[in-house]
Amino acid sequence: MADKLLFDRIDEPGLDTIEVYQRRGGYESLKRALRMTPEEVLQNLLDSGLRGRGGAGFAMGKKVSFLPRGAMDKYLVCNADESEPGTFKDRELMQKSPHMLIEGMIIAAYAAGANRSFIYIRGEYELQAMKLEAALIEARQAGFLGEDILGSGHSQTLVLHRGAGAYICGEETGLLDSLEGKRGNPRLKPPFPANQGLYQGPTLINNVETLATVPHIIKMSGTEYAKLGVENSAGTKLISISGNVQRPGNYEIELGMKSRDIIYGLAGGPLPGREIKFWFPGGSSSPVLKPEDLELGYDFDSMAKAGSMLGSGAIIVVDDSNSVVDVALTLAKFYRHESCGKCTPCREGTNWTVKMLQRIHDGDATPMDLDIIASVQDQIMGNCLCVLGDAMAMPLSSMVAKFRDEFEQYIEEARERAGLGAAPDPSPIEIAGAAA
Ligand SMILES: NC(=O)c1ccc[n+]([C@@H]2O[C@H](COP(=O)([O-])OP(=O)(O)OC[C@H]3O[C@@H](n4cnc5c(N)ncnc54)[C@H](O)[C@@H]3O)[C@@H](O)[C@H]2O)c1
Ligand SMILES: Cc1cc2nc3c(=O)[nH]c(=O)nc-3n(C[C@H](O)[C@H](O)[C@H](O)COP(=O)(O)O)c2cc1C
Ligand code: SF4
Repeated sequence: MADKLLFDRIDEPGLDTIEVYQRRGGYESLKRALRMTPEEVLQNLLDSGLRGRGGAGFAMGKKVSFLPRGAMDKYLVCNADESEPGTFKDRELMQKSPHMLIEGMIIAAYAAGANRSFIYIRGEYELQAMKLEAALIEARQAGFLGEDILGSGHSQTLVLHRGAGAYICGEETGLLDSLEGKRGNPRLKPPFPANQGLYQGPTLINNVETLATVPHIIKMSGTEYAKLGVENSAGTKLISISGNVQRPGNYEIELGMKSRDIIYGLAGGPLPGREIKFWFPGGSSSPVLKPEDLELGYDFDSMAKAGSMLGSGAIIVVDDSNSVVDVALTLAKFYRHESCGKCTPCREGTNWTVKMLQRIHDGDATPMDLDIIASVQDQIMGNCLCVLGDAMAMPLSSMVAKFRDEFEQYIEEARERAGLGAAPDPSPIEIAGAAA
């Protein structure tokens, strides 16, 4: 296990102040970066193999390299919306070490040639916003922000913007609309923000953790950073563990660590007498995995090969005291509530899914309804403007496929409770309708 980088002595008192942060070597990476050319900084980011920590895992250096070169208004936006259920790592980082994020942002903006930057923080993160505001004042006073930073010729403003509590404003283009003062609706991609983003200008958008990793890359060098982790998944990763475990919380791991060691070792495993039924490896939008998948390494490729994803690094553990139907219904209600309504498959699909799961819950469904639920998910996936629809459809499909027996048993028992008796055998016509 590599030493911790982002969470190294994260609980040290006063780390949120510039004094303690600098005493521990903070802002030395910025000084080093400003002695390099922007191209050299970019090369370090490319060499590092760092992949975006917000969920999609896009190579950070590559994204920076996509921004056009030359004099024009370019922007850097930090995505601090962190709304994926089960994800709470950025919150701890911003609260306890806000200067790490600010330093990373100044370096990333230098590499990208961006002079105006923003942190878009979710509205509920009031304490974290206060910590960041205080840190920004300190950084400006120290000359790390503003005109001609440390005599480098690079100038940069950094503004903190608070959201108003909408999951969709974490989607990068919805976020940009919201930052521009509009309703946070996703835009069609391409064009990607790297080409046309905030105020139509080239915009680098990265997650809090991605940007906070940048000072460590500059300190170690990109090639050294790339030695951490496993192939295609370089570095360390902050993970949030929640659900039915003994020690929920945030942990920093080296990518590739065995999933069992994370859940049983770090988080203490399920409560005494309980067994893990399934787990979400990358937030509520990731397809669920079963206990036999615990032997897999926790990295981008292993999770993808298992049919799921690393996502935001949020592991949610569900034990055998829970019903898969209840979990599915809770999840579907969340996505229905957060759908912006712009595209039909997502707006109607999330609504239909909730209604059908509610029927199962209320004892008013038959096993054939499971085929309809699965078919609705198929019609959402890949057919929407952004991936919010898929974010419900992917885990829902995996739950119905992997726990079909439990769904069917639930349907029978709920019908009994409701006094409806056993479900009738479906007619061939009904089956054909379900498959259509
Ligand atoms: N952290 C959270 O709280 C949270 C919440 C919800 C969802 N998510 C995650 O969000 C993920 C989906 O994000 P997304 O829809 O932005 O994914 P995406 O694949 O569309 O994009 C990922 C990033 O790469 C960039 N990109 C991709 N292709 C590009 C290209 N050709 N040129 C330039 N830039 C390019 C995008 O602009 C974006 O910044 C999900 O997998 C989920 O895990 C995270
Ligand atoms: C519905 C939805 C919500 C999202 N919410 C967040 C979020 O809260 N934080 C985040 O970093 N990325 C979120 N993303 C992913 C962003 O669109 C984008 O991929 C990310 O900010 C890019 O940063 P990264 O490359 O550093 O991961 C969300 C995506 C979707 C589709
Ligand atoms: S997929 Fe859903 S949240 Fe995304 S744009 Fe369409 S309706 Fe809005």
